[in-house]
Amino acid sequence: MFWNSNQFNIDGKLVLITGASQGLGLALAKAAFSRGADVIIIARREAILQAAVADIEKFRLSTTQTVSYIAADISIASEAERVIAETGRAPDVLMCCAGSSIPKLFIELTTDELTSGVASNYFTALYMAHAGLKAMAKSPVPSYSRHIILFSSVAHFYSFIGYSQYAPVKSALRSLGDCLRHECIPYNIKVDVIFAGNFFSEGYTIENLTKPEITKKIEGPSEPITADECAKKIIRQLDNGYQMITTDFIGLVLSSMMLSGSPRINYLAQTSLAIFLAIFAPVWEWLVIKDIRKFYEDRSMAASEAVPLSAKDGNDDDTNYHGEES
Ligand SMILES: NC(=O)C1=CN([C@@H]2O[C@H](COP(=O)(O)OP(=O)(O)OC[C@H]3O[C@@H](n4cnc5c(N)ncnc54)[C@H](OP(=O)(O)O)[C@@H]3O)[C@@H](O)[C@H]2O)C=CC1
Ligand SMILES: CCCCCCCCCCCCCCCC(=O)[C@@H](N)CO
Repeated sequence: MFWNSNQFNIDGKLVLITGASQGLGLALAKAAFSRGADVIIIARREAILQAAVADIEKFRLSTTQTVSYIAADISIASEAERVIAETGRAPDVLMCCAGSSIPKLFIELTTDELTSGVASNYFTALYMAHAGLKAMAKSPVPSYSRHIILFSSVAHFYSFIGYSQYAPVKSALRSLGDCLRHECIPYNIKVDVIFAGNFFSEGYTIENLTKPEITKKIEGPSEPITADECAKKIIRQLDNGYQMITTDFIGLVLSSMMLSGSPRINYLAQTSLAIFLAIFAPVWEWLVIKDIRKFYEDRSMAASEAVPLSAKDGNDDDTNYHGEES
C-alpha cells in the first residue's frame, strides 16, 4: 500500500467532538482547529464550553473557520439527535470522546455510579454515533475521508480490579466499533477506535481520588502523558490510516491480546506478541493475584487495627473487615 501519511486531511471539514470542554477532547479540538477544520464541541456545562471555545480560537488557521459549542447531555438519545440537528450539516469527523471513570472496588460502588459508567462512556457514544451516521449517510461522499471515532481504553485489553465501573463499557465500545466498521462500508466512513493509556486531565485527577492503591499499582506501566501529547499521538496515527489506535507502549503490547478481526497496527509484531502473551499472560496474572491477595490482607489488618480497643474487648464477632469468617 502506498504509504500516505496525510490520510486525516480535515482542512475545511466539520469536526464534531463530544466531551471536548476539557481534557483530551479539548486537546483534539485545538489540534483539529489548528489543521483548518471547523469545530463544534459538545459537553453539558455551558460555562466550561464557552471558555473552551475561547481557548480553541487561539489555534485559528484561517479567517473562514468556525468554532462553536452545543451544551447537551448526549447520554440521552433525544439530546444526541438534537445536537446533530443543530449542527445544520453532517459532520465529516465525529469524535465520541465523552466519558468518565469512577475507579472503586465493585462492592463499594453505588448503583448510581454503576449506571453513570454506562451512561457517560457507552450511551454518549452509542447515541451520537447513531444520530451522526444517519446524518452522514444522507450526504454520501466518494472517498474514505470521513470518520466516526470511538474512545475506549487500554483497560479493554487488560481489565483489572478497581475498573469494574468503566472497563466493561469501554470494551463494549471496541465491539461497537467493529460492528460499525462493517456497516459504514457503503457510506465510505472509517470507524476508528482509540485505546488511550493514562493521560493527565480533569477527569484523571478526579478518578485518582477514589482509585484503589492496587489499581494504581497494576496500571503503573501506563505512565500518564499530557492530553496534548495524547492528542498528537492519536492524530499522527489517524494520518497514517490506523483504525485501532493506542497511545502508549503498554497499550500497543496489550492490543495483541485481543486482536479479533479488527484492523492491525503491525500484523507481524502483533501476531508474534499474541503468541508470546498467550503463553506468559497467566504468569503475569499469577503475580497480579498475589498482589491483590496482599492488598486485601493489608486492608483487613488496617481495618482490625482501626477498631476501637473498647469494641475489641467486647467484640466476640470474629468476622474480618470484609465480613468473612477470619
Ligand atoms: N484520562 C485518562 O487517563 C483516560 C481517559 N480515557 C477516555 O478518554 C476520554 C476523555 O477523557 P478525559 O479527557 O480524561 O475526560 P474528562 O473527564 O477530563 O472530560 C470528560 C468530558 O466529557 C464531557 N461529558 C461527560 N459526560 C457527558 C455527557 N453525558 N454528555 C456530554 N458531555 C459529557 C465532560 O463535560 P461535562 O461534564 O460538562 O459534560 C468533559 O468535557 C474519556 O472517554 C475517557 O474515558 C481513556 C483512557 C485514559
Ligand atoms: C498479561 C500481561 C498484562 C500486563 C498488564 C500490565 C499493565 C496494565 C496497564 C493497564 C493500563 C490501564 C490504563 C487505563 C487508563 C484509563 O482508562 C483510566 N485512566 C480511566 O480514565
